[in-house]
Amino acid sequence: MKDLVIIKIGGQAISELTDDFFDQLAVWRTQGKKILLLHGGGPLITKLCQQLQVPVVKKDGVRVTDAQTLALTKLVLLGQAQPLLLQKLSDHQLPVVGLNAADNQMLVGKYLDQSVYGEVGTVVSVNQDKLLPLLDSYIGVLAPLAMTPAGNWLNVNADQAAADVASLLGAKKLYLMTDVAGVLNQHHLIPRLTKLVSQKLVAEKIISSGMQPKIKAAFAACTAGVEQVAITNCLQNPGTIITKE
Ligand SMILES: Nc1ncnc2c1ncn2[C@@H]1O[C@H](COP(=O)(O)OP(=O)(O)O)[C@@H](O)[C@H]1O
Ligand SMILES: CC(=O)N[C@@H](CCC(=O)OP(=O)(O)O)C(=O)O
Repeated sequence: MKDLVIIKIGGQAISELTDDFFDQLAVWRTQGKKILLLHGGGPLITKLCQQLQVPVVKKDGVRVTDAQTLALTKLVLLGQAQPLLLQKLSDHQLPVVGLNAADNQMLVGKYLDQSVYGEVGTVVSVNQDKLLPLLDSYIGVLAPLAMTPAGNWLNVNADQAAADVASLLGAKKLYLMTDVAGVLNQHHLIPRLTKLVSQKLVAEKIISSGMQPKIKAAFAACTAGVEQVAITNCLQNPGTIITKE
């Protein structure tokens, strides 16, 4: 879908959004583009877990999620992170609609590997019939949670959710907005990144923690046909462009 732009905003990045970001969304809207935002909330989830003395376990940047962690994750994503982003967009006079997996099978998911990650999943389908008409009038804001056909909630890494949704909807552009300018090697921005080079940088531990699921998601979207995939902290700066070759 050539006019669809998907932007994932990391939990940290939500509180660091500048006027440039909102201005760019306004420009895209006047150009008739559909805009869908996928928000994170990882730092807030970790903070609440720590306050309640619930163990925080991550594996390759993905939160290992038991039933208690899932309940806290839903609380934070739907009660804190999403309203914060909706309010910021509204304050900039942008029309918004907040969405989540429980809205008419909006995001249907499957388990990633329950024996390793617990209640964590990936997105396998999107209710396009409901979503796409909404995007004609509103900027959609989606939480990274999915639901199995049996009605079980799944925690989905927000980079993975954005890449899955971008791939399923055939989006033209995917921006993974984070708190760093892009993928860095000893403080230097890598302008273009191939899979081969990224694998080398992961092995050398130059790419680590939260950047790992981001890179994995970015290459998955690229392989699935999303034309432009970028990791950046600003929509006006290309950051790191993910390329097949
Ligand atoms: N090579 C790298 N380049 C840039 N950031 C990296 C790299 N390796 C690890 N990181 C870490 O990844 C973080 C971004 O991932 P994460 O904290 O999960 O952000 P988000 O919440 O936006 O998804 C950066 O703040 C940085 O600490
Ligand atoms: C399974 C998994 O890792 N889910 C993530 C969902 C939120 C997220 O990804 O938020 P950020 O983009 O701010 O990191 C988590 O629980 O932290």
